[in-house]
Amino acid sequence: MVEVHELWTLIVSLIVLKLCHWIYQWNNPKCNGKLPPGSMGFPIIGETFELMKPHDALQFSTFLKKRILRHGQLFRTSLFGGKVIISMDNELNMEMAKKNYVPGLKLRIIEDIDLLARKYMEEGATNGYLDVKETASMILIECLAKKVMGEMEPEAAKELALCWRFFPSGWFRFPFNIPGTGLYKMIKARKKMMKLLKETVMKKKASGEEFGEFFNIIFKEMEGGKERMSVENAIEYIYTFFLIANETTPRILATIVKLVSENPKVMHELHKEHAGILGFKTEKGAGLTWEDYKSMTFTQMVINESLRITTTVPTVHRIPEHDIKVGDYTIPAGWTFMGYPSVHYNPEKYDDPFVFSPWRWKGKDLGAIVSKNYIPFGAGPRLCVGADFAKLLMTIFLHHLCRYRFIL
Ligand code: HEM
Repeated sequence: MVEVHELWTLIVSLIVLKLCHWIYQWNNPKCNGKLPPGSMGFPIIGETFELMKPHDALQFSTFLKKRILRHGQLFRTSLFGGKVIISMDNELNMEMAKKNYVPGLKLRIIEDIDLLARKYMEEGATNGYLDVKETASMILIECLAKKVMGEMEPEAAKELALCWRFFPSGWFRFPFNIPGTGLYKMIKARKKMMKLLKETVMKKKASGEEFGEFFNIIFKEMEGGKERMSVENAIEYIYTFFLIANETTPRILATIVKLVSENPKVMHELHKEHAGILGFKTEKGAGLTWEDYKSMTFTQMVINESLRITTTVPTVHRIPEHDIKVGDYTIPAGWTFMGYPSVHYNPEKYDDPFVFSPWRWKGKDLGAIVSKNYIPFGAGPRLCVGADFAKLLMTIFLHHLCRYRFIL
């Protein structure tokens, strides 16, 4: 007869064996070829904590630097429980960027941004301070809401803009959904936003009222295609759109203002450019025109340079549907591919790459949002759909900011 303690020993041994097997499998994931070198870190956690360590925003993280030294330009890791391939290889990033297809959308609005930027900047000047990130976020959401949803009831539009205040500036926080915590407030705000969006959509559908261009595009594409998108899915899509927009532009704009404030020569040149544009206006308070925007060449050089030097995050994200061969290695289907724009810091492509110098863009095509050596907005069919809009917003924001003297 088997003794109780023998049974326990057997159970524990089996559990330990299973655990060892699981850890082994975690560290040696299956692949129909050879995986790029790297480590999967601890089970589930992977190397997430190392990635999250704070680092200089104008440099790649120590996490990346160490792994590049150890494994080269292409390596594997695990982040947030997922299997990830990280690439610093520009040619591969451009190849990967060509994969997947999501229809592109381009938005162009100048009047709304001009009016809102002017209004907020005047308020800031009266108060004596301006929170660049929050102001940019307000302008962005107000403009997008109109462009996406069409005219909204003023109360609903106001409430929608207010909801964004509960969204964190950083996404890493303790995952406790307890009343009073940031996460709790954010989830509540998200629910409210979805409700507001749904109510607006339902009212407009019922009354046959016009949606904004973007919403029309989503519905037309979906209704014309094989699959119809449900209102819930469309709202989810719109919400994500707002989220992406709000997570990028205000943060970059705040960094631009910091870079400009720290570089008196750049600040001087910017003030000169905008004083010139204002000086040419015969009517006081006249709105900006497309020609004015196009004439802000130095501002656009500043924006291009800022995007180049501050993009230390991956800009090409793909989850390949099939295994992809890269030299000796295989990027397995289902893994997350993260391509970093290391080319932005390549001294062969940019002289003194760590120096902030807007003048290096002189004579270049400032309208281009992507080239083989410049990918802040990604590349390929999934290139950022808001790139032109973001550049327009940042340019007009800087124009109005430069009407005032400012310090950090
Ligand atoms: C300076 C500001 C911005 C930066 C640096 C930026 C950057 C990016 C990057 C790197 C991607 C991924 C491209 C890829 O994987 O190939 C992306 C995608 C996207 N961006 Fe932006 N973005 C910015 C502003 C915006 C704004 C203002 C909007 C909305 C109006 C927006 C909407 C989107 C959307 C919807 C996608 C997904 C496109 C797709 O999957 O096809 N972005 N963006």
